[in-house]
Order: sequence, then C-alpha cells, then structure tokens
Amino acid sequence: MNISLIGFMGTGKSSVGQELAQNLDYKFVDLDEEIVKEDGRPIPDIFAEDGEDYFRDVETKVTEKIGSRDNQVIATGGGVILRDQNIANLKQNGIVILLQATPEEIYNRTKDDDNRPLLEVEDPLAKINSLLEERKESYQCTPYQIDTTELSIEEVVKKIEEIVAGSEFREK
Ligand SMILES: Nc1ncnc2c1ncn2[C@@H]1O[C@H](COP(=O)(O)OP(=O)(O)OP(=O)(O)O)[C@@H](O)[C@H]1O
Ligand SMILES: O=C(O)C1=C[C@@H](O)[C@@H](O)[C@H](O)C1
Ligand SMILES: [Mg+2]
Repeated sequence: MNISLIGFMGTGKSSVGQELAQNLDYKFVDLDEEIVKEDGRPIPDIFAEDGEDYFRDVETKVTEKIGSRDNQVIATGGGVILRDQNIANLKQNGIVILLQATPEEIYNRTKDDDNRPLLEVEDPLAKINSLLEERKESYQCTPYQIDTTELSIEEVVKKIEEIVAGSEFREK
C-alpha cells in the first residue's frame, strides 16, 4: 500500500516523507520532483513559461502514474488537492494523510526558499492566508490530519506510523 502526504507548502510533506519511507523501508517518491523529471524544467520555470494550468496538468499526469504503483511514501505538492481526480488516484492504493501548520509557521519554514513560485509575492504571509482559505475545504478529503506546528519531523513521523498501524487502508 501507499502512504500519501498532502498539505500546504511547508507543512513538511517532503522532509517527513523521506524519513518515514526510510523507517518503513518503503520507496520515497516526491511528486514535485517527478513533475520536474517529467517536464524537464524546474517548477518556477514551468510556472513562468507555461503558467499554473499547464503545471496542474503535468501534476495530474504524474499523480496518476505514481498512484497506480505500490509500497511507496508519496510526498505530494501543496496544490494536489485542487483536483478531486488526484485525490482519487492517491486513495486507490492506500491512505492519504494531511499535514497542517499555522500560517506563521508555514511562512517561517518557506521564507528562505525561492522554489515556490506561488509565494514569490510582496506579502507571502497574506498569500499563505488566502490560499489556505481557498483550499480549506479541499484539504478535508481525509480524516487523518496532523498539526505539525509544534512537532519535530521525527514526532510527525511517529504520529503517522501510529495512524498507519491503526488504520485498515479501507478508506476510498
Ligand atoms: N515539523 C517541522 N518542524 C520544523 N521544521 C520543519 C518541520 N517540517 C518541515 N520543516 C522544514 O520546513 C521546510 C519545508 O519543509 P518541506 O519541504 O518538507 O515542506 P513540503 O510540505 O514538502 O512543501 P512543498 O509543498 O512546497 O513541497 C524545510 O526546511 C523543513 O526542514
Ligand atoms: O501549493 C502549491 O500550489 C504548490 C506547492 C508546491 O509543492 C509545488 O507543487 C508548486 O510550487 C505549487
Ligand atoms: Mg515538498
């Protein structure tokens, strides 16, 4: 089965996912990295040259391909929930877990990184707040949710392991 991590930028999907995969001896797949491999350009270049809609099409294609495989920890991109089809593709072979954090914590974790084009604006904290509001409902696609604000990466990994041990992967 797969364990897919969803959540806003900076909630820790990639860092937590890598460590979780190591602990469980699962393959780690980062959908943002798969998009870069598929397209051949870094994410900021894809956004700048072809726009967000094009990026979302590549994201959907890659999510479908990776979601059909097994025994992986999948770190998704923050916007994967924007299409229901992506979530269905991630749920077909496993469990989907939402990572959360406060806007301020997200801002602190992302402010020194210029690889997230949606946050390259004059007031990133305001943008984080508005995107979180827009996406609030879509992030409710799973009952498995962890607020990572006060947790270390290791503590988040432990919580996920507890969720996985207690779940029967029956959620569709
Ligand atoms: N629980 C945590 N405590 C402290 N720092 C964290 C925590 N989780 C992640 N970080 C740090 O926050 C930054 C962003 O984390 P990461 O890249 O894993 O987020 P992401 O959810 O994959 O974001 P994106 O959607 O943009 O890919 C990294 O520098 C990471 O080390
Ligand atoms: O939240 C988003 O829409 C994004 C998050 C990143 O992981 C990347 O997938 C990209 O920067 C878009
Ligand atoms: Mg990531």
